[in-house]
Amino acid sequence: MNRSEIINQIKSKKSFLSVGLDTDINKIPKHLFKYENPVLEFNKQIIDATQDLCISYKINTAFYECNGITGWKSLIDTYNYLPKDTFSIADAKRGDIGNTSAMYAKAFFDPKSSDMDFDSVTVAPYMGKDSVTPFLGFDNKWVILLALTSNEGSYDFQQLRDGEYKFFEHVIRKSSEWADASRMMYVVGATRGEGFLEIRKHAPDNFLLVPGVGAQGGSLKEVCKYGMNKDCGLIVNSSRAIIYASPGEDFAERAREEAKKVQEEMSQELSRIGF
Ligand SMILES: O=C(O)c1cc(=O)[nH]c(=O)n1[C@@H]1O[C@H](COP(=O)(O)O)[C@@H](O)[C@H]1O
Repeated sequence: MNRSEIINQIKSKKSFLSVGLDTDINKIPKHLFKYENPVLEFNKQIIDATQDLCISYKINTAFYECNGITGWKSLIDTYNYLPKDTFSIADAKRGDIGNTSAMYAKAFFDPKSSDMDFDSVTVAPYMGKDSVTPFLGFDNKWVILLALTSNEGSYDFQQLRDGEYKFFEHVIRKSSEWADASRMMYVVGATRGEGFLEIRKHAPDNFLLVPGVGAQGGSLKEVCKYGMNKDCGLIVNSSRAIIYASPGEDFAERAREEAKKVQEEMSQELSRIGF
């Protein structure tokens, strides 16, 4: 999916919500265990209930990889169930020496090889250019590079100052030499508030993937105040607060209600930029 298709989705759905499918077999409602694959059934019902309210699904691969072969099958089957007009994110946080990154890229971007054809993958920048560029060798696919993350540990390295800039600013400045805003997004945690101002100094046009609203307490209002650009420029993810809104048989209905609340707030924010 290219940049203008993402923007059109945002305009037509009045939403820039990504629903995070961080599906933990120990947290899904018990009545689903009558199905052959309870995780897949859970995901299908969440997707059916939310697809008109969000523009993206982010599948965090850790929640699938931890279940071995069954987990990988659920990951592939969930990928294949995603509506084709939504932006798909493989949240795998990969990155290694060049020839290894090329294999990771095939794992998520080459359906002939892996049965998966995601629009994007999250990538860690720590190993530098040759660890990131193999993901850019696929038409219309996006790298979403970790910049300023939502967790406490972001102070350990990302916020250290080196000369004029902090480490995450160096990451953005350097990586923007490898791809422009039509192929590169950055991860910025919703908990970072005014940190978005520093991000926008270096990445005025890029879309930002923003996790951390909902369960981690980030403020959508602040994210929009400091991070929104003329194209919206934001894909805001919420996982637990939506998918685990209820532990009971009404889980999909309640997930829809939570997604709807976020979408309505997003619609108001979008009206400020004329969307
Ligand atoms: O790359 C990510 O998606 C990510 C980056 C970050 O800085 N913080 C963060 O929470 N995430 C992911 O975003 C999701 C947040 O989930 P909730 O806190 O349940 O909404 C999880 O899949 C995290 O792994």
